[in-house]
Amino acid sequence: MRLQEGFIFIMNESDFKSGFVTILGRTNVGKSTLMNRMVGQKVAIMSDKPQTTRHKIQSVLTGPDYQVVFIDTPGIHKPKHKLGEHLVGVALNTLREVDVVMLLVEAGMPGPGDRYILQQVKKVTGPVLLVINKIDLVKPGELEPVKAAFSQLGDFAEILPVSALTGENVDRLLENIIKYLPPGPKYYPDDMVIDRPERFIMSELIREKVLHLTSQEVPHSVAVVVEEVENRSENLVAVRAVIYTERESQKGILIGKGGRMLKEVGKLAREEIEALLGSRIYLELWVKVKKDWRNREIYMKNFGFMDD
Ligand SMILES: Nc1nc2c(ncn2[C@@H]2O[C@H](COP(=O)(O)OP(=O)(O)OP(=O)(O)O)[C@@H](O)[C@H]2O)c(=O)[nH]1
Repeated sequence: MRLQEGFIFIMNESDFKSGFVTILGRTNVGKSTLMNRMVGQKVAIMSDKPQTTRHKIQSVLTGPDYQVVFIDTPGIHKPKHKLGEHLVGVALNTLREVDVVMLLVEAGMPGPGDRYILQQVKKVTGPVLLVINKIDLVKPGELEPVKAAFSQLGDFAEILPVSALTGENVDRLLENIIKYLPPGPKYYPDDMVIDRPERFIMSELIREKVLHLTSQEVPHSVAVVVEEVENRSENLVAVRAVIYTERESQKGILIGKGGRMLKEVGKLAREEIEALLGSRIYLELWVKVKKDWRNREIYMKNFGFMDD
């Protein structure tokens, strides 16, 4: 009798499904928004400027009988410099490691950028879910021709229209992801949402504020490094971070008149870091110039862009 119970237990274990899922798509299609929506927590920074995501971010969603590990990839685009090349490389490399590929496109007719990605996705042997995002922006009736056009361009396990912004159909998408996961172990503990260290998330939050508050060439020439985190008391953490730019002129913009811009970046970032850590934060921000860092591998390594 006991033996039988043990056997039943093992059978139940194998009902658990888990796997790695990547979200692939052109820049700005809503990959980070969708991942945050599915995981139900802010784990990747979002902005209306392209190429916001620079790292491969893993976030975890655990249910009673499944665990999905999402890998957010930097958007795919035609590389213009070394950093760009590296980002596209990271995105394409994830295709080999995952169980399910989600290809995210916008609710519009396929363009040259989509075709480039679809070409890359043809190398994938596992299931590819085509997710048509931003359906809140199209009228009823406009979606069917879009679906038909994409279905001509690839072999998709499912075609799923969603709105990452409003959450429409995101539940159905999740059901479909789980459907295609293989039986597998629980890779991460139940309460784990992200496998990136807090320092990384802090630097991303600071970078997000810079992206929101600045324009033109400044946003993409910025890298943020959290140099020191020190517990000053039970409820006060001191964080020192450096914002690197490529030129003196950008440094000037970032600091702003009388330090106003930097103050605003610091204030907004501090509020979110406080929410993240659940304690008061003393945030010290510095701006430094590192000429042409995006074209120099040594700096990219330093800024953590090549550890994926
Ligand atoms: N209307 C609408 N806007 C959306 C939707 N999903 C995302 N967006 C917006 O699209 C923009 C880009 O979203 P992100 O999530 O940063 O896009 P991403 O694909 O991660 O971008 P990269 O990191 O640059 O590759 C933001 O302004 C979002 O608010 C959606 O379903 N509907």
